[in-house]
Amino acid sequence: MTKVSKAGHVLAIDQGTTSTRAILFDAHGTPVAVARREFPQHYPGEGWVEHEPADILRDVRIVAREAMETGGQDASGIAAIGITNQRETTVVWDRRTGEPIHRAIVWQDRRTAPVCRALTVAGHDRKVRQKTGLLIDAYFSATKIAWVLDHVEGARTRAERGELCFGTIDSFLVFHLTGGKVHATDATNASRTLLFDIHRQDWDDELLAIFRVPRAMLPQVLDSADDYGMTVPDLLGAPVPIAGVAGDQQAATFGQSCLEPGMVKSTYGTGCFALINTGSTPVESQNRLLTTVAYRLDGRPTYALEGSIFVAGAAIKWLRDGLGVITHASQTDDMATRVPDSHGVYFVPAFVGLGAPHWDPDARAAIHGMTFDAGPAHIARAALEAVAYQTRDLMDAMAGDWGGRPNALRIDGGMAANDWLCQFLADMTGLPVERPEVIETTALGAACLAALRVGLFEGIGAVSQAWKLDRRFEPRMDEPRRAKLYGGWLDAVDRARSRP
Ligand SMILES: Nc1ncnc2c1ncn2[C@@H]1O[C@H](COP(=O)(O)OP(=O)(O)O)[C@@H](O)[C@H]1O
Ligand SMILES: O=P(O)(O)OC[C@H](O)CO
Repeated sequence: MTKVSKAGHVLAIDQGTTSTRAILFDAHGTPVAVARREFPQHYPGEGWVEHEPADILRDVRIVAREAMETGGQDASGIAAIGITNQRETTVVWDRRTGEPIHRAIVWQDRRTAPVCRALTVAGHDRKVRQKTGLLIDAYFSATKIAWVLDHVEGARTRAERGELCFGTIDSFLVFHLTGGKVHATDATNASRTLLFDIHRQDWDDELLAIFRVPRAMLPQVLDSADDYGMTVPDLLGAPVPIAGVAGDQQAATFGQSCLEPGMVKSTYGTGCFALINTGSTPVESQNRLLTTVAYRLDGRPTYALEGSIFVAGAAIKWLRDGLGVITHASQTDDMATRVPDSHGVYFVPAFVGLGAPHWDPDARAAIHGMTFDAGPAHIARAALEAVAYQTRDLMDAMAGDWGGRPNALRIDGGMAANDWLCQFLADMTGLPVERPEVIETTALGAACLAALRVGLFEGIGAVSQAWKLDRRFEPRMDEPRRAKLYGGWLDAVDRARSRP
């Protein structure tokens, strides 16, 4: 392949909401080894979701070594590490010891919804939106940081003195993997905090004052392909440069090679996140989508519009762990195929409220339209259908903001393995759905960023060459049926919404 300038592998670390993965890629962007570990979720209150940072750190170390062993590589074969992560999840730790002062507060956590409502009522919404491209919502990091500072004794004073560090998971990992030498994040992760001005590409004092976050605890913001320091020798046996960092949805956008304005990807993991590349101009949404940094290279940001859905695969996980009607997520493919339709059942998976385009933190999950002859297969099918209906919500919102529909929808994430879902997605959005050979595009994106930085890839064109189509699903549902099904969904969402 022309783009390869020297031999070597890249190790991508993908720290997701429910699992931590390490994937070893060769110089052509082909995965050669994968290691994965699920870790515990903590739900200490209604709408609260926490992770134990020590679990995450331990798993990163384990999967990194496992992937290297399986791939038959030692540190000398690794040109660089790329890190990608669940975004917004907030960790505050002691700068000297590296010890977290509280569990990580996860992006799904709703505990700060009342604070967000108060800030919106106080009239901060417009300014925040202009500067950050985001809405004031508990989803993002800022109010989570303030919560930790207000609830851990002495934390606010220590943060003001510079004794504490804030970071999203990428930042926490970089800090620990470099032995406490580097406290940095990348522009994509920074753009999810509510504290970062996406136009000036800098932390913003006015936002810091609104959200009551001391500047002294913030990481340095670097490019997505940049120098994040060397790992401590005991991680892989010898120091290796960390050369790429991006939030998982942005990394997936990069790994899906959505590098031209108008290209769209949608990732189906715990949640579902659709991003459309809008080029060097940040587009302000009229449809309650987010404006975010897609990636930043050589100091130049490329922007995206994003639709964030909080629950996609998590509803399937709930069918397995909560309801117990399946033992493995992949069973839902067969179950959905076995029944001719969902029998009028609609599943609105608003377990942690609704994200884009509704932004209703108080909506709650509901299964509508049940009759006595409805069974587990109908519920499973309705759970998959809900993912497609929500994607349709986002595609309609994007078309409004972007002034046209994309040519295709590139998909990835754990749920993209489900053929039935892929077809229904094409039917419901009316778009061809493209599934790449490497479904782990999040990790691929992080690997590509690192490969660019260390010269393993000579230019961004190499990323497009690394993307290969596995299967394309063409829409085949007739319009009246599509409209009828989608109309039922809109009605079900309306019933699940919170009432003022
Ligand atoms: N074949 C499948 N059909 C439907 N859902 C699936 C399938 N395989 C995995 N999932 C769901 O996808 C999610 C895992 O995707 P993944 O990309 O690993 O998530 P994350 O990165 O958020 O941890 C789980 O919630 C799981 O229930
Ligand atoms: O862990 P995932 O793949 O569900 O992604 C989580 C998102 O980054 C949250 O914004």
